[in-house]
Amino acid sequence: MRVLVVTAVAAESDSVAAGLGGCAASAPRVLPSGHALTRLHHPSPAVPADRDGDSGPSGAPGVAGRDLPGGGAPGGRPVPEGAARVVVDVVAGGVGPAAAAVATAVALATAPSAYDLVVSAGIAGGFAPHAPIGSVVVADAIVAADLGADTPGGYVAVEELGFGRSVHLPPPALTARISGALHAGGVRHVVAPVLTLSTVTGSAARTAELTARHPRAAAEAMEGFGVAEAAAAHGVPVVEIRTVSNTVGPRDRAAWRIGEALASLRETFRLLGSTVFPEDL
Ligand SMILES: O=C(O)c1cccc(C(=O)CC[C@H]2O[C@@H](n3cnc4c(=O)[nH]cnc43)[C@H](O)[C@@H]2O)c1
Repeated sequence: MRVLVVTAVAAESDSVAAGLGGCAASAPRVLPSGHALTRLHHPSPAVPADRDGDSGPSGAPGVAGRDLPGGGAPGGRPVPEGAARVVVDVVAGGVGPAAAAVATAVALATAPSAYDLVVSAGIAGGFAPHAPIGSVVVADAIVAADLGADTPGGYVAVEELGFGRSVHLPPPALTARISGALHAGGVRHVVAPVLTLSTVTGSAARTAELTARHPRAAAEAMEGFGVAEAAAAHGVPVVEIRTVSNTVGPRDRAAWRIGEALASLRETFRLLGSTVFPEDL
C-alpha cells in the first residue's frame, strides 16, 4: 500500500512519523510547490527507495542507516514474492483547505508511483459530547461546512446553489478497518463527520449553528476538504483522521491541549502502521 499523509504543520507530521517508527527512510523530496515530502516507513520487508523508483530528484540515498520498524533492513534485503509492501509519505501542507489542496495535488501529480490512499491527519476541535479532548475522530464524511451562501433565511450549501460539492465520503470499509484497529488498540474514538472550515469556531452562536446544520459532526478542522478535493481529482481514496486538542465553543486558546492531541495522533499512527497500512485496500 502506498499512502500519502497530509498534515497542516510540522508538529503533526512529526507525531505521525513518531507513530510510524520515527525514522525518515530517505531525504525529503522537495515538491515544485516547495513542500518537503518525507518518506517515513518501510515496514517489513524493507524496500529501498532506489528499488522503488522514488528516491527523489536529488538521487538521495534510499534508506537512512537505521533499522526500520517491523525488521526492515537498511541495506534492503530481497523482497519475498507476494510480501506486503508499505510506503508512507508525509507532507505538512499548511493551514487551511486551500494550502492543503495545493500540497496534496502537487504531491499526487508529481509522484513517481501512484498512491493507493490519501490521509488528511492532524489535530482538531471536538464537538461535545461526541469527541472529548485526546479522543480520535475518523471521518465518515469530510464536509466543507462554510462552502455556500449566507442568506436571510439561513445557510445554503453549494449543492443547493447549483454548483460544486461540499461533501466527500471516505470508503466505508476503510473507515471501518481503521475504527477496528483503534478499537483493538483501546483508543477512544468515534466514526462521524468532520467539518472543514477556514475559520476556527470561537463563539457559542457559531457552535450552535454548526451543530444544528451538522448534528452528527464530531470534529472541525481546516484541511480535510482541501485534501479530499485533490485526492478525488486524482481518483485516490481519502480518509480523514483527527485527534482532539480542544472543544469547539467560545474561544479559549489556553484550554487547548495540543500535546495530548499530538500524543494521540502518534498512538493512532502507531496502530495504523502495524495494522491497516500493511493491508491491501
Ligand atoms: O502551537 C502548536 O504547538 C501547534 C502544534 C500543532 C498544531 C498547531 C495548530 O495550530 C494547527 C492548526 C490546526 O489545528 C486544527 N484545529 C485544531 N483545533 C481546531 C478547531 O477548533 N477548529 C478548527 N481547526 C482546528 C486545524 O486543522 C489547523 O490546521 C499548533
